Amino acid sequence: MFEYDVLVIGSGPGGQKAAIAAAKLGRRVAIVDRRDMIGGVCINTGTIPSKTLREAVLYLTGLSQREMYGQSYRLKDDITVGDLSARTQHVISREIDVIRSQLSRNRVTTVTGTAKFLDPHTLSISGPDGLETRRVTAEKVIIATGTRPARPDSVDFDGRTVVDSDQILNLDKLPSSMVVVGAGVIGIEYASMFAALGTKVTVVERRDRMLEFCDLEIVEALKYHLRDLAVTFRFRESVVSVERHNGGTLTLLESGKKIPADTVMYSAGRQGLTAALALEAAGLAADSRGRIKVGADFRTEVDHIYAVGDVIGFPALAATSMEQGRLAAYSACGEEVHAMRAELMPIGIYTIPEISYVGKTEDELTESSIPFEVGIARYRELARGQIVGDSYGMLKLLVSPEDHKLLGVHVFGTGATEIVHIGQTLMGCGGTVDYLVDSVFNYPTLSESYKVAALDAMNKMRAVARFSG
Ligand SMILES: Cc1cc2nc3c(=O)[nH]c(=O)nc-3n(C[C@H](O)[C@H](O)[C@H](O)COP(=O)(O)OP(=O)(O)OC[C@H]3O[C@@H](n4cnc5c(N)ncnc54)[C@H](O)[C@@H]3O)c2cc1C
Ligand SMILES: NC(=O)c1ccc[n+]([C@@H]2O[C@H](COP(=O)([O-])OP(=O)(O)OC[C@H]3O[C@@H](n4cnc5c(N)ncnc54)[C@H](O)[C@@H]3O)[C@@H](O)[C@H]2O)c1
Repeated sequence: MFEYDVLVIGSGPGGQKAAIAAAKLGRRVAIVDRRDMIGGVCINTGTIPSKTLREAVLYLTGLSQREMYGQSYRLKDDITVGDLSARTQHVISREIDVIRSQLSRNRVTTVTGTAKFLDPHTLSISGPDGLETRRVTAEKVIIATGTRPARPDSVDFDGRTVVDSDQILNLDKLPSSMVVVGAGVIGIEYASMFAALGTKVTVVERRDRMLEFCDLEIVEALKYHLRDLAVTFRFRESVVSVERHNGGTLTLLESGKKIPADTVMYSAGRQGLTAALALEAAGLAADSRGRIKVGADFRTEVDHIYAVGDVIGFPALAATSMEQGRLAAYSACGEEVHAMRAELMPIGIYTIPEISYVGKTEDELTESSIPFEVGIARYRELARGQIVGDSYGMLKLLVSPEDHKLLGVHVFGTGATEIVHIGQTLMGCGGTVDYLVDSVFNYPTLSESYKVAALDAMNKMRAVARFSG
């Protein structure tokens, strides 16, 4: 007889939803995490602090109001780290409280410590000193241990001038210049925030473009905006070393360039947190990036052990981790599982301005020889766009001329990560652009952009039809 039916390792989005789903199905559930990490990377160092910081930056700098009140408009002149972290800490502590309360009211036992396998059903829990505090046994185990920032051995991180994306939240003052290594989502989101705060940011990326999975036109628009905030991009460049000097840093690139800056932030990928788990005792192994391989229902190679969230790799989002957790718990508890529809998974990038999309990009459709028509709505032509002072935002629909279904929805600007869900829902229900043309939307709203873009696509398809019969 096992102590628990389901034991979840890690209390990030994947672990939380797995634990609660199993508890709702009447199972005896425990969740293990370190005392200071309840809520995982998501709440403590990743999604929530970075998104709250962005909100604080937008509010305090007055950036989103400058189209209305002029380029010199600011809510506060000397923004300090204290101003920013007050809001972040407030939201983090509230969120931790919500998670603790949800776990306890669903009778999920919280076990404090770091878990490691002793055998496939038994885990040893240890405290910060590494000493075992207790042992737990479980019939099913769900691993949701997430990731940590990858740190090259050649770089000496001191947490003050040379930092990773966890440590960036603990800077003691705002840098006047900064090098961001890696133009992935983390690098570009933080580059946007610091640039908005007035930091002179240089982004170094070894690939020849950034956010290559996004629509090219939208990435170009973002680059234009970031350059306008004095961001310098160094594409096709690799960082070879970072030197720490009195009063600053010097970043050396393979091409021989040297970039001086107050701070260097590494955002060059993440590493799965599996080393402490002693996976071999459970008959499992991780790959060189610490990731665990799973099948369609998130089961590992050992039948009763599941893995979800960032530790299994792509797409490594809080949004998808939660759903993976729920599905893994259902599978572990013998419930029917509906597979995730990957083609309907939205992507939200909280740059300044923000980006969001669902479905295919123009490049992907062209590469697959799938014909499409484009319908565009520009925020400056919408009354709500004028009211909120967003003249650059846009919504782009990619429409199949054959059956009028939406193939992709790409949004740039205010509210992008919210309004993308209208397109996602329509796509999920198999709706067509005709539905959008015939719909009445609230006025004045940004959602109205769907109707404007649908009409644009329809007009273009009519123009083609006139010639092709
Ligand atoms: C800066 C940043 C910004 C992000 N922004 C977004 C965003 O805007 N939207 C979005 O969807 N995603 C975002 N993400 C990604 C998102 O945070 C992750 O996808 C999500 O947190 C992964 O959830 P998870 O369940 O895999 O676990 P995590 O949140 O990674 O948590 C894992 C937990 O497991 C615990 N753990 C690890 N090993 C053990 C062990 N041996 N024993 C016990 N406990 C252990 C850890 O202490 C940790 O608490 C961002 C990430 C970062 C870093
Ligand atoms: N809004 C969101 O959804 C959101 C926000 C932040 C993070 N995340 C998640 O976090 C994960 C990790 O993000 P990330 O940005 O750290 O990783 P990433 O792997 O996406 O990007 C790292 C980038 O760094 C570059 N790079 C690596 N070494 C380099 C070097 N020496 N010199 C120059 N460039 C170098 C790589 O080419 C790559 O483009 C992502 O997969 C993402 O899913 C999501």
